[in-house]
Amino acid sequence: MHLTVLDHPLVDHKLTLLRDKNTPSSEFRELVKELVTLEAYEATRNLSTTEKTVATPVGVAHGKKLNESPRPMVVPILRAGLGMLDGMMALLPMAEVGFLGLKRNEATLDIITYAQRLPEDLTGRECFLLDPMLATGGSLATAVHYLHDRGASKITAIDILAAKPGLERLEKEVRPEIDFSVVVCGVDDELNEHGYIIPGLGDAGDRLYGVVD
Ligand SMILES: O=P(O)(O)OC[C@H]1O[C@H](OP(=O)(O)OP(=O)(O)O)[C@H](O)[C@@H]1O
Ligand SMILES: O=c1cc[nH]c(=O)[nH]1
Ligand SMILES: [Mg+2]
Repeated sequence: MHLTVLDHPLVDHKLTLLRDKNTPSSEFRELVKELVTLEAYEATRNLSTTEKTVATPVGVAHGKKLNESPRPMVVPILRAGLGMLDGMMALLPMAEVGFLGLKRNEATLDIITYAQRLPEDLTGRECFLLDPMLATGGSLATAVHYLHDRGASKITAIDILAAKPGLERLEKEVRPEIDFSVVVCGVDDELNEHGYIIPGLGDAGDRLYGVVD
């Protein structure tokens, strides 16, 4: 697993606003969108390109274009990952989007897969998983293996905040043959007894969309 923790004053500033419990949902949603766009810049660094020659108004330029066959696959993990989709697609408009609905059982922290809308065959596809929170790592481990079992060749998770215990779990649990990277804006040391990241930012899904249960 390759881990990138962004180190940039813009990211630090926006992350601090996001953590603040007094930041209202409308601003929280905007900050998530801005942060994922900054993360996407880093997360897409190794996308494959082909050379492309174009005529400028005054000459010929030898440039590069992203490979679109197969197109990259962006997969927000419902619900909270949906808040990252617009920001990601702003940078990668040609990507295809699949959906994975995962929910933690808040008592056992086991992962329930309640929805999926993805191609059965992801052979050779580069996939970007979106989820703001990487806490125990259970949701992300489930999602990574789900995509790899369908043939994804490279998987990059874009999370906003991670907890150290979750990252350690992924190092152990994600099968070593999987080409897997994680990009985050920050790493916190601890989880509390309910599996929440401390100090974290609370329940990202609830702060984006309200409390459902
Ligand atoms: O690393 P883990 O311990 O698995 O926790 C992280 C998961 O928990 C949250 O989702 P949640 O289950 O609250 O669903 P929601 O997005 O619908 O709120 C979060 O968005 C991650 O998917
Ligand atoms: O701190 C946490 C942990 C899991 N899910 C969240 O939304 N926040
Ligand atoms: Mg939640």
